[in-house]
Amino acid sequence: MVKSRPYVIISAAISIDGKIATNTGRSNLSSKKDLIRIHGLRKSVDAILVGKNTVQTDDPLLTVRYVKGKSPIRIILDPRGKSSAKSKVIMTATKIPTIIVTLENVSKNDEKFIAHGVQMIKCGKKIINLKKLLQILKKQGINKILVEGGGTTNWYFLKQQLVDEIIVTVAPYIVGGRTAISFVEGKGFTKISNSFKLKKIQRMQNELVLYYVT
Ligand SMILES: NC(=O)c1ccc[n+]([C@@H]2O[C@H](COP(=O)([O-])OP(=O)(O)OC[C@H]3O[C@@H](n4cnc5c(N)ncnc54)[C@H](O)[C@@H]3O)[C@@H](O)[C@H]2O)c1
Ligand SMILES: Nc1nc(=O)c(N)c(NC[C@H](O)[C@H](O)[C@H](O)COP(=O)(O)O)[nH]1
Repeated sequence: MVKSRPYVIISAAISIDGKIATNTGRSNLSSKKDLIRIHGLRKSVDAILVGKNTVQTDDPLLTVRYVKGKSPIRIILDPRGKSSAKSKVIMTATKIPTIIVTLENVSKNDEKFIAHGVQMIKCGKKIINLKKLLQILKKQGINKILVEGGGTTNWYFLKQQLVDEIIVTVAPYIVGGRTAISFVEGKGFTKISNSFKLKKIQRMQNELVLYYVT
């Protein structure tokens, strides 16, 4: 059966204790070798998607740089359109297609983003309706999406069972801290039920890359 939504992969690097960043927002967990692997993965998808906080904290480029290849479309979930126009993703939107997704009734900063070459998608009333968004993206020819976090974004996708694959690097660090962001944030599940199948394990020196599928 052909799905009416794109194939969704969640990718992240976690510490041994399951954190994706320190309580000060530092998230450089992957080794250079792992970053090369991730950029290979980026090259293989049609779009990379992140949440607003990741843009704010990391100011990422979300491009393919460590390997040769075309950068995919970049998508930011930013319900209230609060991202800084000075962020790298927006500053480079004329070169690499970039989409900002806001709620339907939010348009205050649209012109500012559009002036930088960003495409705006409106989707959802209280929170971004991911099912609807994925359908819109599929219609735009996006068949494979890499969700690169952070924890809140991962939760929204997992909660609605919109994830086909999880690729997680266990990096050799302990981060700790009650307020340090975990791989999956949000309310969390009340039961241990959402199981995935372990498809592949890759060992890279002190890191372990785990590939899970639904
Ligand atoms: N180690 C890693 O692999 C990795 C990867 C990505 C981010 N990070 C780290 O994670 C931290 C950020 O994570 P986070 O959990 O705070 O935020 P996030 O990046 O997931 O952004 C969350 C925000 O995105 C928006 N959002 C996402 N889904 C939405 C939906 N369905 N509806 C409405 N709004 C939605 C909301 O504004 C929400 O507050 C940063 O410190 C970053 O460095 C680490
Ligand atoms: N797999 C992975 N390992 C990490 O150590 C890390 N920090 C991220 N984080 C994903 C998140 O989306 C970041 O913002 C980008 O990894 C930064 O992206 P750029 O290098 O600027 O393209 N992801």
